[in-house]
Amino acid sequence: MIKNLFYTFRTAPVTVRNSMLLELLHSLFIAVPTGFLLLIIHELFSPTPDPGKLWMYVGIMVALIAVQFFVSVKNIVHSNNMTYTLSTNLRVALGNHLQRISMGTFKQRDPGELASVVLQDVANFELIFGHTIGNMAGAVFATLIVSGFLLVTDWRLALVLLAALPLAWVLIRISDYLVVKQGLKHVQARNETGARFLEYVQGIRHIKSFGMTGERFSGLQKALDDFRKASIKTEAIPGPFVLTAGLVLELSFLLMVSLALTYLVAGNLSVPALITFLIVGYRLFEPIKMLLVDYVILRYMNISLDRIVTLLRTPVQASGRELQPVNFDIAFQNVGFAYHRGQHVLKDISFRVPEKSMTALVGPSGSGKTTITSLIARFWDVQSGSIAIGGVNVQDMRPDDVCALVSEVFQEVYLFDDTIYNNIRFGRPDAGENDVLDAAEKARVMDFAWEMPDGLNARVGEGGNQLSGGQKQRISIARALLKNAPIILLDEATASLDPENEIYIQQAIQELVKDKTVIVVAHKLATIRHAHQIIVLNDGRIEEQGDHEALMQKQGLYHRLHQIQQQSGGWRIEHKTPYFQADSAV
Ligand SMILES: Nc1ncnc2c1ncn2[C@@H]1O[C@H](COP(=O)(O)OP(=O)(O)OP(=O)(O)O)[C@@H](O)[C@H]1O
Repeated sequence: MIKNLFYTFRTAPVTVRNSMLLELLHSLFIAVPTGFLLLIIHELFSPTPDPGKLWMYVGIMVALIAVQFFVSVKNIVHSNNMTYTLSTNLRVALGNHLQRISMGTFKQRDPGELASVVLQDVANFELIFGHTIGNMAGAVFATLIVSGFLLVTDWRLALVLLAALPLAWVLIRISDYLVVKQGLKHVQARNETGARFLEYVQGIRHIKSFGMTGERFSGLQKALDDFRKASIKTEAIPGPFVLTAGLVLELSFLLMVSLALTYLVAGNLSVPALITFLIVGYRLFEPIKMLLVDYVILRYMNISLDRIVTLLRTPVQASGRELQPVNFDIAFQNVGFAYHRGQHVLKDISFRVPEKSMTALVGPSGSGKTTITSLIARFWDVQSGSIAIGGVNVQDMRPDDVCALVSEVFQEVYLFDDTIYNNIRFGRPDAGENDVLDAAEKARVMDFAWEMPDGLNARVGEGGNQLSGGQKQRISIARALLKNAPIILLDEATASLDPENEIYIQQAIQELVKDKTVIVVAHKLATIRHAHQIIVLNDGRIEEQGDHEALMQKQGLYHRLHQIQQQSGGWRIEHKTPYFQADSAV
């Protein structure tokens, strides 16, 4: 926990230092009146007690308590400032870090889990740290100061009291181990419940249609039940060890009292020293006992902090330099790539896409087409070979700069729960209204937007659920048109669209690809018959390469795929509109 806390403190060292200094001052003002109490006791038991001195001590104690009140008020403000500064810094650091993690690593992690670290774990830290930091710091500082007083008064009795601390520490370490073990299960159960609940809400349509709502949706039921059991165990299992640690501290006080009485009878201890130990010794462990009450919850905070720190330590993509390619050719040179070590999905891939030309990737399902487009956008980094844009290796460029050069139009369109207008403007946030309208016009968005009561200001709903698949596609094309990136990566829709939508989308795509370097993952071979180059992939390797005529003459895999599509689809390939017209120049 200490390591994690220091890692967090490094994000705002000055704020933490100031807050800790104030906390120390606060503890000092709590402990110093105790010192005057000792002086009063000594004075009372002196042969000739001086009332003037006694009143002076009382006066100083009153003044110290008044100052302590003002320090407390300042302390609360500073400690809140520190808590919220640290939690904000953690959120910002997580946001920045997530941006620098490769898209691939991102995709491989459970999005619910990532969201829970950023939202739930930071909130846990904020809540628990905010409520316990005062007790934590106070327990350490106040115990140190009061121990000093007691050691000066009678070191033998003080050592008996302090000897309880290592024993209590061992018990706390045992409870520590149990909390970590049980706390991890608790966090897993909590995440599982979140994921099942999300699944339940997202799949509600199918769940209802199969009559599995409510208790019959057993996955969610089980997750809720496991979460309940884990929550109870998290509280119950480490509890007895923490309570025993408290008991050890109490027992050390009783032991000290017995010893003190023995010393008194033997004439080895003065009455004022005994009274001092009875009053101050009893209060020595008060702050620590308060901390023990917070202990389980502090350990729980540390599990959250652990997950935050682990995420912040996930390796990020090499950041690259500010390099501008001279043109927008794309060159693959002996590229090898595996999502999982040893399982290559691309093997020795080399090809070149000249600027402002169109290259189609075709091949059986799983042959590596989408992977090639992901590598160009630097969602992942290749393991061997290189990919260059305009002669610059993408791995030497900053990931954001690579993304700025590329527009993607994928099958799965993600729309924000906002207006159509704002969803298009997402392509270029500084675009003016005319540019947005122009893109909407060219992408045939206006054809359906004008029929809506709010036009482009109509909200699309969560993930665009108020719109049809074809409408969402057209918005995503408008977005890409607005971005106006020189390279277009296009993953053609496999899902069948109604004929009207399909024609509109193909017209919108024709607008988008004009004068751009285009790589299209083609599922309908008719749409790419005028592509300048067709790359036929099979099992992660390039099997054939050439234009439509050359590949048809070759009578190889492309020819076979072509035949299959014509026969199985029952449609004539010539009826489809190609993205590039025959007269498009390279
Ligand atoms: N994120 C991923 N993690 C692990 N393996 C993956 C991942 N994405 C794809 N693969 C695997 O990589 C191989 C190539 O997948 P890819 O999606 O590139 O093929 P594709 O040719 O585009 O297929 P399709 O035409 O079905 O979309 C497949 O075996 C696939 O299972």
